[in-house]
Parts: sequence; structure tokens; C-alpha cells
Amino acid sequence: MTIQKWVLGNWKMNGRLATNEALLSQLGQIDTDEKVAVGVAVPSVYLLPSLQAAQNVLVGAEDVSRFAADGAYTGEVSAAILADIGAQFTLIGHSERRQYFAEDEAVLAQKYANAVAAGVLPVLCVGETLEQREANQAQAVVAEQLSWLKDAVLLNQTVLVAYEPVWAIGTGVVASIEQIAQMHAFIQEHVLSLVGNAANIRLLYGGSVNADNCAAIFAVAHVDGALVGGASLKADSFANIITAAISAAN
Ligand SMILES: O=C(CO)COP(=O)(O)O
Repeated sequence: MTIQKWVLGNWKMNGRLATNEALLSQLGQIDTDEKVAVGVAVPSVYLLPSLQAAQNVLVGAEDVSRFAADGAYTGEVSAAILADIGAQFTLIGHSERRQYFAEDEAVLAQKYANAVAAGVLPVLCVGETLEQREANQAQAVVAEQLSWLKDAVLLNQTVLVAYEPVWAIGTGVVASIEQIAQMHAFIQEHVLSLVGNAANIRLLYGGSVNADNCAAIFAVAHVDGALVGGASLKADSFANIITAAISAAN
């Protein structure tokens, strides 16, 4: 059975041991029929307990070091360390990393390459700010954020890209269906032109996804799932999003 939809949560800087475990245990009870991959990106100190508690749920990191080799990089977590504890994926280039930690394309390309080399699936996050959209630069900005994928992607790899317009993150302002459709069609075509059709391209939408708006988003062409922030922190709302993905996959 091939995965038709991906529903990934991004806990950001949230969670506590006890509530994480309860959340993962509730999510593990959902039968996704192997058509929907469910995962959560968690703060790095919660990776191991989350991996131990998770059943039918992928557990990944929210970030990975730009440095590949072990060494004197205080505070960093390498892709090899993520692989060692069994983390299955890592977010790369979330807009909050780009904004607060000044991560640029060269750094993100290194992180991506490190994840691929360690066998940890990278989920590349892209998206424009409101200012850039209003200046009609949304596609150009996203194209730039994707540009280095050409050299980073290996044959037959799964390329997961999450389109998260910055103005839709945590604001309750979800992008319109038309905006999502247009950008996802653009990203699909652009990534295809960069990496060729040997790779398995999967595009997620992120930004104020919730239980009420997700079904309409999942129905859009080239939307292969969602990257969910706030609504992934509560079992009920995240479970409803997963259920909608299962319906969309049928
Ligand atoms: O940033 C996000 C996921 O990575 C989206 O966050 P919200 O779903 O809270 O808008």
C-alpha cells in the first residue's frame, strides 16, 4: 500500500512528558489503513520517549545540525545522532528557524544533505511572507528556497516539501484554496524540473490547518497532506485531521 496522504504535526517548543505520552497513545489507536502516514516533530529531548511511546506514528526532529561529523558543536544534534536514536524524519528550514536563527539557503542545503546521508527523511519547509506575497514575489521566493534541491536529492528518494506561507502560520488565517492550488501546482512543476520524475515528490500544506478546514485542503490537487502546528497539540483536533486524510485517501 502506498502512502497517499501525510499528516505531520509540529509541536514546536511545546509538550511535557506526561501529556506527550497520552497524546501519542491516542493517536496510535487510529487505524490509518497504511494509506496515511502520521508523524510528529518534537523537541529533541522528547524524541526518545516519544519514539518509545509511539505506535503507528512516525517521530521526527524539528531541526538538525548543519554539521555532519561529531565534534565540538555545543548544543547541536547531528543527523547521525537522530538516526542513532531512530528518529524517522526531520523538519528543515521551518520559517521560525529561518526568522529567529537566520538560517539561509546554504545552511539549509547542508542540513538537508546531512539528513539524507544519515537516512533521516528531510521535510523541507518553504513559504513567503505577507510582504513578499503582496509584492507578487511569492513564487520567486519559493523557487529560490527550492533551488538547491537539484544537487541534494538522490534518485528514487521521497522529496517532502511543506508549503507554509509565513502569514498563515499560527495566525488563524489559512491560505485560500485557490492560493494553495496555485502554489502547489507551481511547486510540483518546479521540483519536478529540478529533480526529475525519478524522485517521489510529496507536497504538504501548512498554516492554520485545523479540523474544520483540512478536508477542503486535502481535496486540492498536489496537496499530499498537511504540516500542522497548534492543532497537532490536542489529540482530538489532530485525530480529526488524520480522519479527514484517511477519507481523502480512499
Ligand atoms: O508552522 C506550522 C507547522 O509547521 C503551522 O502552524 P499552525 O498550524 O499553528 O499555523
